[in-house]
Amino acid sequence: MTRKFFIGGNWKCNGTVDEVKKIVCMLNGGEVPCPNHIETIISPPFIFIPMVKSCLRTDFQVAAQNCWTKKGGAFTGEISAEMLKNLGVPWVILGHSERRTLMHETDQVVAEKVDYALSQGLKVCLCVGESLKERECNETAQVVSRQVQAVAARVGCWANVVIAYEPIWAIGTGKVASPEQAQEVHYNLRKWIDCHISCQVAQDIRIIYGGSVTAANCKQIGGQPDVDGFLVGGASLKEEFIEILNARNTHTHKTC
Ligand SMILES: O=C(CO)COP(=O)(O)O
Repeated sequence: MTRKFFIGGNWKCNGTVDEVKKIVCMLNGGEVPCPNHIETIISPPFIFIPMVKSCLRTDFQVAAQNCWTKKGGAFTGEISAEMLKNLGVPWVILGHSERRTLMHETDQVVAEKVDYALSQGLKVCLCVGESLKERECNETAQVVSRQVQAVAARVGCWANVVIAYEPIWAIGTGKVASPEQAQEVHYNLRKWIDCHISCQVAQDIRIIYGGSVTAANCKQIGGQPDVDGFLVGGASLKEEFIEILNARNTHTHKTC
């Protein structure tokens, strides 16, 4: 089975009403590969989700950037998986390093969130990745597999999961992983999945790269055999995101 290229635009905590309108307009006018060749998600801050959903081209899907660990209730400030589902949001990004580090989300909390989101019928983009210190100590493979193992301990079906490898040292720093570095981590992670989950999951699961992806570096990184797409931060707010969507371009079309 060939894995369909997958690209996410993670807007993080950015945007005003006017900026969101402009970005959606830019996205809607872009020539991109048809949905047979690429799956695209756009992840605005929660508050802009209904607005984006109502005017975004239909070949792009909307994703949330987080959700709560369990059924909603008395959890002030949280958004539940049921609410996302109810609003027709198909995807959620979980375990982003900014949440792991700034909000102290542990591997276990992330695993709980992934498990619950999947149980509610959401699709999950699970982020993993090592810090600079961990890379320098040669712990990359160990850290990334530990993060996936925590999820594997709770989750049996991986059909609705995409894994985003996002080395923390490459996020928002302009310091991108080389195509070889990305390929090495993706290859090792796929091998780990083959040994510890199943060979079918290893073959089918999409492992995408995130961390300072730009129009200038996307073709080389995206050309690696185990890189199945990107999770893009800063560049997803700009025109160049359209170029990134065409990193493996074959057929383009405007909008469905
Ligand atoms: O964190 C990221 C996507 O989730 C990557 O961010 P940048 O593309 O801004 O480095």
